[in-house]
Amino acid sequence: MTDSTTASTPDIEISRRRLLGTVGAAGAVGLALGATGGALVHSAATDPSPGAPGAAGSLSSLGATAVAFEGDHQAGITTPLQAKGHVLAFDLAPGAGRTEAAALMRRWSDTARRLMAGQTAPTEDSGIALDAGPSSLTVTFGFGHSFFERTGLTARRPAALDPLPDFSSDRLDAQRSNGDLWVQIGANDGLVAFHALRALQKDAGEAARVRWQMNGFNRSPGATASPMTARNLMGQIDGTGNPKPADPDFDKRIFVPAAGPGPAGHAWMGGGSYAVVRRIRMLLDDWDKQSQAQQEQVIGRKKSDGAPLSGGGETTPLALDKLGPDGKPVIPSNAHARISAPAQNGGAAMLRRPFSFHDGIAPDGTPDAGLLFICWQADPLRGFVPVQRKLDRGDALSAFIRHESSGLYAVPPGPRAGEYVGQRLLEG
Ligand SMILES: C=CC1=C(C)c2cc3[nH]c(cc4nc(cc5[nH]c(cc1n2)c(C)c5CCC(=O)O)C(CCC(=O)O)=C4C)c(C)c3C=C
Ligand SMILES: [Fe+2]
Repeated sequence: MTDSTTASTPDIEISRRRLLGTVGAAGAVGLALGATGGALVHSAATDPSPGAPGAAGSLSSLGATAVAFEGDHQAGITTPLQAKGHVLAFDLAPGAGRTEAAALMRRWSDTARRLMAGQTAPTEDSGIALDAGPSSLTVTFGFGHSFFERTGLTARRPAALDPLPDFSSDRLDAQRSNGDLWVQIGANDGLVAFHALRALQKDAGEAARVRWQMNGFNRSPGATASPMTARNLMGQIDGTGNPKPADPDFDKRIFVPAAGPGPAGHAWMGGGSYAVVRRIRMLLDDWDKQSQAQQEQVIGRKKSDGAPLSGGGETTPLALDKLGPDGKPVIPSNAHARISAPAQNGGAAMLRRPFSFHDGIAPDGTPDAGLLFICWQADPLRGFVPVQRKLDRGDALSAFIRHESSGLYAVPPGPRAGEYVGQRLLEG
């Protein structure tokens, strides 16, 4: 379908005719606008494309929902949390450089564009996702610090991609950290997510090898009667304080400005974002030994509904100055929500969009489970870094978590029609 008429927002572009067609034919069923203010999506059930698995009308709204691959920003940043995720890093193969990287990004973008629209993979489709529709599949690509040496593009590497500082509580495994290329896959169907993973791994061919892979999950959409903020594996409501797309400064905080400061050679990142990825193990056996009251003191919020200990409901602002009858702050001085609050960090903010993980039982008998912490910001030095520095010094939660791996990736803007992700860097 060719359609040049688009309904445009700062975050997303979607074909107006497709949008109206979807609403007209199926009500708002196939449309989802994120609880955290996500990407506009459309129903593939009413918009079957050539090669689409699943005939029109045979899909539920969950299966039929598609997220746009093209737009100002890549999908998978403001898209509502999906039920399944795969996060992986690749290293370019020995001898592979800019030419091979460009060809790979072209192949990957071609595959992602098709799969996100609910079509089959361009070559030798495995059939894993037949019948399921796009199921809100998103594929997001990023470049690590080492990518620029490998491709001879260090002059175009933004300073924002400089390695993160060391933090005293880090227990990082180098083998599961960093990497030349980063891929985030999310979908509301496990087979759809795995199908994309397999297709992208095959596309890598001889050009790149998987460095590490992590698999995660979230609550399934529709499991609660109305959308709720997700819970993590400690049982806390997690995501309340996230910046909202309706906030006036949201774009400024999360996305690199189109014509921002800095050398013109870095303009390829305009509309992009930086992802910090951390595998954070939760020491769940120790956590579960704490009473609920103790757990709430660690975070500074109630476990039941996420409300601040200073009162109100989930979205009531924290009253950080409120004192209890004992003269002490009601939200303890080392509570995680206090220390991470933008007001305590010169306004530093990030968009947290994590997956939980569970990789079985560790040799010591404890669950190898926790949070695949992924946060998005226009500049890590005004997002993750100052907040983590502060958490590192005195967060009550530190006793119950362990940062085991780390990555920082430059995530280019969304591709235009016919473009591949990163083309403005690799061919600019
Ligand atoms: C450096 C950034 C952060 C890391 C690492 C981090 C780890 C982490 N957090 C939780 C659970 C919660 N975090 C909450 C709030 C919150 N956390 C961060 C940053 C990091 N968290 C921020 C910026 C905020 C928001 C603060 C605010 O705006 O007021 C909360 C409270 C609810 C919420 O706002 O989301 C919980 C719960 C875990 C379990 C964890 C590591 C495993
Ligand atoms: Fe947090």
